[in-house]
Amino acid sequence: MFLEEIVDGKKKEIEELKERLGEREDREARQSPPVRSLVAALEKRASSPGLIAEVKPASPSKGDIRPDVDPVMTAREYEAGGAAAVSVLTEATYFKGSLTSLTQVKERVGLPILRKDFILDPLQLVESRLAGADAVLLIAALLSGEKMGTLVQEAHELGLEVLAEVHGEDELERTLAADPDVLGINNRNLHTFETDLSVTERLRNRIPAAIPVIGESGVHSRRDFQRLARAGVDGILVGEYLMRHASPREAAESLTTGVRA
Ligand SMILES: O=P(O)(O)OC[C@@H](O)[C@@H](O)c1c[nH]c2ccccc12
Repeated sequence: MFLEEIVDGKKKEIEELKERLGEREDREARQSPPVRSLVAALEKRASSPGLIAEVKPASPSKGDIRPDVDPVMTAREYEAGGAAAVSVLTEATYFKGSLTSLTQVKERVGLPILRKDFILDPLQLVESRLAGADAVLLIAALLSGEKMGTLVQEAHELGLEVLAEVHGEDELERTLAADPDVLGINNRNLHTFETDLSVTERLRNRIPAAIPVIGESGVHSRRDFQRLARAGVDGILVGEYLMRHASPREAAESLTTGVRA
């Protein structure tokens, strides 16, 4: 239900983008300066997984988390707390995010910025690049293998990196064939919202060593973080736990210090 509604809403947004984005914007996106590399940021942390810290004001499963959050201040605290990259939810209806907050975060933080949204069309990639995203999320549950392949190529032509997200074995082969830069294993099932850290443990070993892997969702403690680290991932994406903490910097630090794979 949630995914269907999201997709309907996004189709309307894409129609609006068709009106708004012309050749000039396309050219501008293609001429944007090089991105900050998420892949490079993860490689730097080879001894322990890098933290991808997320700005997530609300969610469909939890409702409001911190709807009045200051995205820039939060992201700066994540950076000070040792995060390797920042993820910004830009979906408005369920996550209370915005593309404007992504642009503001990009201007005030030195880390690679991932756009977390529901991307179905190349025009959303142009929009992402113009807004300052360095990497975008593509979700296998929403895209055929062919569509994923086209979007990855298009993203690369725009200079964007791609984090492709899977939840089950069935999505893995076609997603790897699309040649994304990073593979994300979402511990949360986007149909039922059920979260289970063993999803990362199960899928990790089915992914070739050549591609960086990120464990996503459901980390609510340093112990959970350590558990995913032991599963052998290169990065871990955390949202709600960091957002609920009074000090996002301390929360980030608690996950980035002294954790070993
Ligand atoms: O808040 P959590 O449980 O730490 O999860 C963060 C992140 O993984 C989650 O926001 C997410 C993962 N994949 C997504 C796809 C769309 C929207 C959101 C997501």
